[in-house]
Amino acid sequence: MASAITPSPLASDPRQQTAEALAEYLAAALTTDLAADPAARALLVVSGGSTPKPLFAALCDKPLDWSRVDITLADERWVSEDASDSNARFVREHLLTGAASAATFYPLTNGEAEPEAGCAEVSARIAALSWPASALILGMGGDGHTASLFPDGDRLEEALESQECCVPMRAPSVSQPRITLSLARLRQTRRTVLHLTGADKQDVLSRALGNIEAVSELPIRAFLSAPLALYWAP
Ligand SMILES: O=C(O)[C@H](O)[C@@H](O)[C@H](O)[C@H](O)COP(=O)(O)O
Repeated sequence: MASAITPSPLASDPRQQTAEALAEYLAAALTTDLAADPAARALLVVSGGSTPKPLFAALCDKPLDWSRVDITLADERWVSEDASDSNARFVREHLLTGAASAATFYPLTNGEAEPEAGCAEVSARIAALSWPASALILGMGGDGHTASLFPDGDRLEEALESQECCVPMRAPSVSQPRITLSLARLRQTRRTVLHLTGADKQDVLSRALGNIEAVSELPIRAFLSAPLALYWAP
């Protein structure tokens, strides 16, 4: 008697499939880099936002030596780690679980009240990690920002040009002050991934590709003139 196989609803969801494919890619990258130098640590730089949630779920139980992996963020809201929109909280809850709980996480905030006051200490701490990163995973907003490189950011130019590791950032378009890795630091990676979902993001990316020179208009353009792996799902 023939038996029907019911496909898993998750397996047919393109966003889930994309997240799983990206998790495979990242696990292979970390495994390769850890094997290349058994004495070294590997660094993974992740983004916040809503897009990475299924990615983190797919990645956190990949079988690799997470005890040799350091994880940090591309950017952060300058809020306490228990705030609902803290990227650190998001990473702790969704990525540093299962096998990946053996990784070491480096947040982008400290006890200072403002990012301008805390940035130098965070910058020194993050610069001391094992750069170049194995992989950087970027998201993108509808205004073409990535990390906290906002078109209306008060220190966008500094973040695009500075050799400092981190830069404080405030923008009228977002409610909290931020801290972001500088473009120079974000480029210190062996692999750069842009992880996007939805037709609206596809449209923004098409617009960005139309003229990659005008970076301050759509800051994602700063990453479009170098190798970039695009993981997109409708
Ligand atoms: O929110 C953050 O922490 C990141 O700064 C930001 O760059 C994010 O990656 C994009 O805004 C996309 O966000 P979504 O994944 O929520 O669309």
